[in-house]
Amino acid sequence: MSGEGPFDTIGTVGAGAYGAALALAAARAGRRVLLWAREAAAVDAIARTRQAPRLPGITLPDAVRGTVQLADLAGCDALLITVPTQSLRAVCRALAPLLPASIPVISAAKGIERGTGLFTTQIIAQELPAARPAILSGPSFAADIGKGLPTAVTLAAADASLAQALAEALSSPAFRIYHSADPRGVEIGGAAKNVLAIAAGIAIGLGYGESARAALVARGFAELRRFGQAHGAQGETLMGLSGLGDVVLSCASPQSRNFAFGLALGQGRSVTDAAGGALAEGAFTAQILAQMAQAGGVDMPIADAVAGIIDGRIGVREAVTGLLARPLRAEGEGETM
Ligand SMILES: NC(=O)C1=CN([C@@H]2O[C@H](COP(=O)(O)OP(=O)(O)OC[C@H]3O[C@@H](n4cnc5c(N)ncnc54)[C@H](OP(=O)(O)O)[C@@H]3O)[C@@H](O)[C@H]2O)C=CC1
Ligand SMILES: O=C(CO)COP(=O)(O)O
Repeated sequence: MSGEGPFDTIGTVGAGAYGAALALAAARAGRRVLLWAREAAAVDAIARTRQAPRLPGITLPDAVRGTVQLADLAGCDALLITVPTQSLRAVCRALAPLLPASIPVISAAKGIERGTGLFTTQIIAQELPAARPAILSGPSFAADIGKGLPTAVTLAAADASLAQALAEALSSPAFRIYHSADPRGVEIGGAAKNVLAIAAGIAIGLGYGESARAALVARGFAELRRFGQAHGAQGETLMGLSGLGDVVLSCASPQSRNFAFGLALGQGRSVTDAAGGALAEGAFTAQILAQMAQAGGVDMPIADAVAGIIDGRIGVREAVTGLLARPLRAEGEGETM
């Protein structure tokens, strides 16, 4: 026993696809859930239809209650924050005067903050200094969780016993949460995989085929590991669910919005049109990831190419030609993990 918890009531901050899916997962694990949405219309829809507008077709049990009042979250035993990375700071800032000290605050966002280069647990630590930050990440489409399909993710916190207690409180037979004391490794995997999924989508959209996709995934994952190593991530974390696991899922499936965004770019759609209104977190992370890599002397040509395309510095075909023209070298050169 860790002495943590019990985590009877979980607050889910953000009622998008993943917020609704994690609220449902927490309810299946036996928790009471308060699902906060910024729009009263979303809360009304949940009360009326038992469905969240961004996760249609999935019924939420009565244990999930919607609220539009941020102050209601003050009574929760832990929070799961599921707003996009670039909105996380503003949401934490609004929560700051409301939360009890030492409350675990788990980020489920996959990205790096533009302008600061901070990972999501660092943003939580800055804005909620009395809270205990954690990160949940790994291969898991909201719709799959919603349908109760088998899914496994990782929950990490600097305090290993907290990570374990939260993982146990939120796990259920179809939603298995492994625990880790390497939050940085977990959040790097989630942030970088989105950029790699865009690259994989571009390759498929250009018609380059499955062999090219496999090469991109392998070389992209080597980039992710180099970046992780430079930022103190543990090798086994990067090789686990939140690193390799999520790279495999997101680079392989058109269900990934990041992959779908890349696919549309490869098929000739413009950067502004390609997402089609869906959230593609990698589009916001690519530039800062490439900048951080460059500043740290980490070679990340695929992330840099994606950043160049999104910034409009380089065309899709030109970027891919540049990648293919890189000098041949020994596989694994410069990698120590
Ligand atoms: N969907 C998935 O399968 C998975 C998603 N994730 C991660 O979860 C995060 C959220 O993704 P997802 O739920 O899919 O995205 P959605 O676009 O479905 O939902 C995002 C939610 O965040 C809310 N939101 C956005 N900005 C703010 C803000 N400033 N203040 C308050 N609420 C805000 C939106 O509100 P509104 O509806 O009012 O616009 C919306 O409810 C991303 O980082 C993503 O990478 C991780 C794993 C799987
Ligand atoms: O992170 C996810 C799966 O693990 C969801 O991927 P997308 O955000 O690309 O849809």
